[in-house]
Amino acid sequence: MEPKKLSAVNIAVREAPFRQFLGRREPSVVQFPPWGDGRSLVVDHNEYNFDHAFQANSSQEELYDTLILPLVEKVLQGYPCTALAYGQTGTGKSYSMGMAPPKSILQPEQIGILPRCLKDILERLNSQQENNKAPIKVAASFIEIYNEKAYDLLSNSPHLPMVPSRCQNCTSLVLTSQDDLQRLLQLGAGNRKVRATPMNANSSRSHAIVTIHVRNGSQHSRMNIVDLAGSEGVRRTAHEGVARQEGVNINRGLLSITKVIMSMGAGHSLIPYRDSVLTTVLQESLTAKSYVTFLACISPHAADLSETVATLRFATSAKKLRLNPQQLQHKQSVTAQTPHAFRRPLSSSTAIKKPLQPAAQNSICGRSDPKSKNQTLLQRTRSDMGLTPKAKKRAREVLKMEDTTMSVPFINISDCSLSLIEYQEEVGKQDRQLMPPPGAGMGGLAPPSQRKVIYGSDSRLHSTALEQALEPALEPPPAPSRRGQLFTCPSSSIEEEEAAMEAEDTLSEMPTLSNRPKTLSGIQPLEPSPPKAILPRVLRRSTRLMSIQSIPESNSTQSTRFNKTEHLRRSVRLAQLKEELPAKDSARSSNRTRSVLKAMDLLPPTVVEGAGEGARQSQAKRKTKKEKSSWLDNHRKDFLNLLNNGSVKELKKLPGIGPKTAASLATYRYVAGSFKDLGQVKELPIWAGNKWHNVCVANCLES
Ligand SMILES: Nc1ncnc2c1ncn2[C@@H]1O[C@H](COP(=O)(O)OP(=O)(O)OP(=O)(O)O)[C@@H](O)[C@H]1O
Repeated sequence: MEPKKLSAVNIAVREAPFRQFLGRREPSVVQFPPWGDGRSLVVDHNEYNFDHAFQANSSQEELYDTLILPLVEKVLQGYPCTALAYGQTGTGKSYSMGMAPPKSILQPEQIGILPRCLKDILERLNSQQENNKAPIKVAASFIEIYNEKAYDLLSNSPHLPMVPSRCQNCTSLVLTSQDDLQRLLQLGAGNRKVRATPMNANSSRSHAIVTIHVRNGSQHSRMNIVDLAGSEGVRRTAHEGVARQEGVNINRGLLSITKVIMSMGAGHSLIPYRDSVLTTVLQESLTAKSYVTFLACISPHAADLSETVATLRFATSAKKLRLNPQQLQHKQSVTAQTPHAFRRPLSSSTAIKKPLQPAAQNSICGRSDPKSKNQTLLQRTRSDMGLTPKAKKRAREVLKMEDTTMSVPFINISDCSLSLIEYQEEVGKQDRQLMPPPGAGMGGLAPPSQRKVIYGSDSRLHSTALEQALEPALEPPPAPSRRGQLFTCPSSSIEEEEAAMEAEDTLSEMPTLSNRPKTLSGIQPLEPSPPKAILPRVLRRSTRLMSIQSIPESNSTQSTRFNKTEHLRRSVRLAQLKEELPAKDSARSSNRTRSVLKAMDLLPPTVVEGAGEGARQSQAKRKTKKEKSSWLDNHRKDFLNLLNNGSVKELKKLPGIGPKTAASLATYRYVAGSFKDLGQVKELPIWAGNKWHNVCVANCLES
């Protein structure tokens, strides 16, 4: 059987045995239903489902094999991992995590997670070491956070608090043998602050964090084993004075970790790591790049019911976490190969972030100043996150961090004839600016074959890397979104118009949209543009362009010819052209040429000879209307093509279409086959209210 894929977040619950001094006078409040399959439990008539639910009689070995062994594999592969025990006092957090001093362990089966994990890592590395040239080093640090202060339990002065930001530099013991392991536990667990409470004779009053560092050459991964202090209310532990303050600080740490988990689960961009020393220290380990395992320890006693329910609620909220270490690591490795100009800031600390979007911008669209962008970000962060000085400071730090990885939001291309047209999500407004009005003719929505992203041969290497960086999944190379293709910049220069006309000429030879995945997905090199002709400005632009295409002569000849006719009246020049053109090879004349000729044919003699203004205006109007309607028809066809052929990813990039609608569209398409027309799409039961209308407006489908 294939091993089950390890999910990045694992939530488990373990029931503690009855406290001996209370005796077993009552049934447990925790029930494990037979249908639960070792995943569910019922407390106070409510059923809770987790990844694993361990009964009170479950063994330490079973717990370790289920929860930690997969993490050991991951840490050896280079992923950061964290195992965290949470729960009320006396529910077996320290027992499960193996944080008790070795002397107190009487039976081998009582050995907890930490010693088992260290032993396993050492054994595996020793066997790997034989085949490995680079030495693999294992070291461990042991710190505790007591009363909002961090203590290095392995140092010579374990009772002197450390600066929280220096916790990364605390003492690490290099582990090579079982003796080192015993020493670590003896020193660390022995130096922990414990106090007898009414609920636990050996209650740990601090949060303990053991970090196992594995260094394999340049790769450094770490695994945190965290034993949090009891989550009970201060009132229940009946403490006064110093002990009461301890309880308050314990709860502050626990509250902050709950807030961090909640914010990560909710996908916030700023996570309140700095709210307590505990979360500051764990910042590195509680990120979207980590594998995290929560062990919620609960009591079977009815007297502890409220704490049990609170612990179960915390565990349930942790289920919302969506971490993706594998994808992020892949992204990072791709980013490392990507030129800096194309690099995007990777999700540094949050659980969920919006999918990375290409930030490269076409030089035609203008540059956006990274500094001003940062400034806006800072302002927004201030207003969003509140204006307390602490919050501001945090925001500034985050921005500073982001600034170091901030990509250049535009691409400098030395060759002006080459450009990279890219979709930029955050400048949604620019779409409107980029999109030409329907009457803009060739500058408007070009036929599919013309919708190309153009870049130079020298930038091809970069763009390949860019494609990989932006879309690392095993998919065809992506690059600019469909929206970017639909609304390419109106070409204002003659060269672009020429390129567009050339592309139109080859339209008939191009494959259809459905069998052109490359064109759909974007970046394609453009055939070299024809040499520039020196064109006299006196002629109509369309006529000049038409002439270039239909008369393939040398530049010099063209310019002479135009120069010769320059002094003639426009009507005479048009008449001359009209005579000349049919004589040329008709096969070479493009659609464009034909349309221009047609337009010229349409000119009634009265117009040429200076007919009335009214007739001229109505004719212009007719022409615009016709162009507009043909533009709309093409556009609608393209839109339908995209609906029929685009992936969900491409569909959801369309304005007005969200992920759910995109998925529904793809499902309908899969079930009922391709849509015949937009009317059929409109009839789908997925458009609530005037949603379809909004989609039409947003995509310019209506006249
Ligand atoms: N599953 C278990 N099997 C056997 N004994 C257990 C189990 N869970 C807890 N115990 C015992 O219960 C006592 C309290 O456990 P422990 O100190 O681990 O609780 P805790 O949750 O860490 O408490 P605190 O938060 O106060 O430190 C210990 O003596 C431990 O041996």
